[in-house]
Amino acid sequence: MIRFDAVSKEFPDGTVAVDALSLTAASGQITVLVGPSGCGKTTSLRMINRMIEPSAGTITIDDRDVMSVPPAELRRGIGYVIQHAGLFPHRTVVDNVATVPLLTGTRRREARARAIELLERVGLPASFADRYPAQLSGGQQQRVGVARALAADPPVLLMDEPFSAVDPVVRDQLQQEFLRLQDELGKTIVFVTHDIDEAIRLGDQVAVLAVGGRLAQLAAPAELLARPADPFVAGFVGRDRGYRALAFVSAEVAVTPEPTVALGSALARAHDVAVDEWVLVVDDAQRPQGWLHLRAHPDGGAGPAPGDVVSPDLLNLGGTLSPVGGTLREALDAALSSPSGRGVVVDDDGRLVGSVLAGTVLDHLREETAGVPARVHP
Ligand SMILES: Nc1ncnc2c1ncn2[C@@H]1O[C@H](COP(=O)(O)OP(=O)(O)OP(=O)(O)O)[C@@H](O)[C@H]1O
Repeated sequence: MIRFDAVSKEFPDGTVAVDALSLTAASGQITVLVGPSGCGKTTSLRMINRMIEPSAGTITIDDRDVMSVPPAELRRGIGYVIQHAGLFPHRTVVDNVATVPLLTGTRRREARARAIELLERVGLPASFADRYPAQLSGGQQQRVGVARALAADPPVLLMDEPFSAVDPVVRDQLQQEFLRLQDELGKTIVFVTHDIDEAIRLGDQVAVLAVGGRLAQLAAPAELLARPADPFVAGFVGRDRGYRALAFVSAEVAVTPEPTVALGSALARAHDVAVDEWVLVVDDAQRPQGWLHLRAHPDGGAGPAPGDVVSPDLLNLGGTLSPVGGTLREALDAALSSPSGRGVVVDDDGRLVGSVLAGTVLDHLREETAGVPARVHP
């Protein structure tokens, strides 16, 4: 557990970067510090590993005042990941990852083997081990940065905008894999970002800082979205916070059976089962393949010709799939993006469970939020 107790930092030029900050980052959880540029996020993070020393207050890690621990010893137990990964350009990937274990006396072969294992864990093939950082993409470099921070198996990980320098698609992947890794590792993580969406996705709790290093609110993501503490937090979490809050509410909405035809069936069969002009097409394993628009097909009023079959080129592929037991946001998105207006719900194997209407999702939401707080999705 990391505890800030009335911690302030005033730089010699009089800038107050952090002002009487008190917060606790629970063990095994991700605490995100978020806020606009210059609000003191990086300064707060760096005070944990003594790269910056507080002007007042105390920071403890598992009840030990960080100021009482020599910086080198302190940092051995704290991994640190920064934007652009901060890799040594003249060392190979494997040597970058093995840096700390080698410094602390691990034998070379052992350090190398462990480094390669860590690279695989963060999603990089062992064949990257002997490349230099410049031979990797930005996202791959970030993965190496995470592997390097984990190499000494530190209980605490400090991450300063680690995924900000990559494009949104890579960022999404890195975030997803980071959450998966944290599920396995259960590190105590303090994560800095200026991106509220990233904060909400990754944080077990989120600390919103205002300029001047003042803590505006510390709360779990769902709570932050549902009840911002003041106008500054409300503005910072954004105008669409109501919509984003749906991502934290379980969609235990009534799913209704959806009539289907199998790929390869006679087109006439689609006309028989249809409840309106859209019919859902599934494969042999009941996995949705797309929607068939009946009116778009030349049945010429006399119905399809006897030889016409439901083939893939007739399908409209639009519409996201909502996992059963997913969130209200996923259910609503499936309904809104579906050409038929019916959102397709599938099980873990991708097999059809049924469909859901946007109106049903909204009715459910109204019931759910009548007695706020909404149920938090695990
Ligand atoms: N060495 C320094 N001397 C004087 N002022 C500093 C120093 N380092 C940082 N500051 C100031 O302290 C404030 C907080 O800086 P900090 O880097 O912690 O902000 P941040 O929230 O991480 O910002 P960003 O999101 O832009 O990285 C800023 O006003 C910054 O200009």
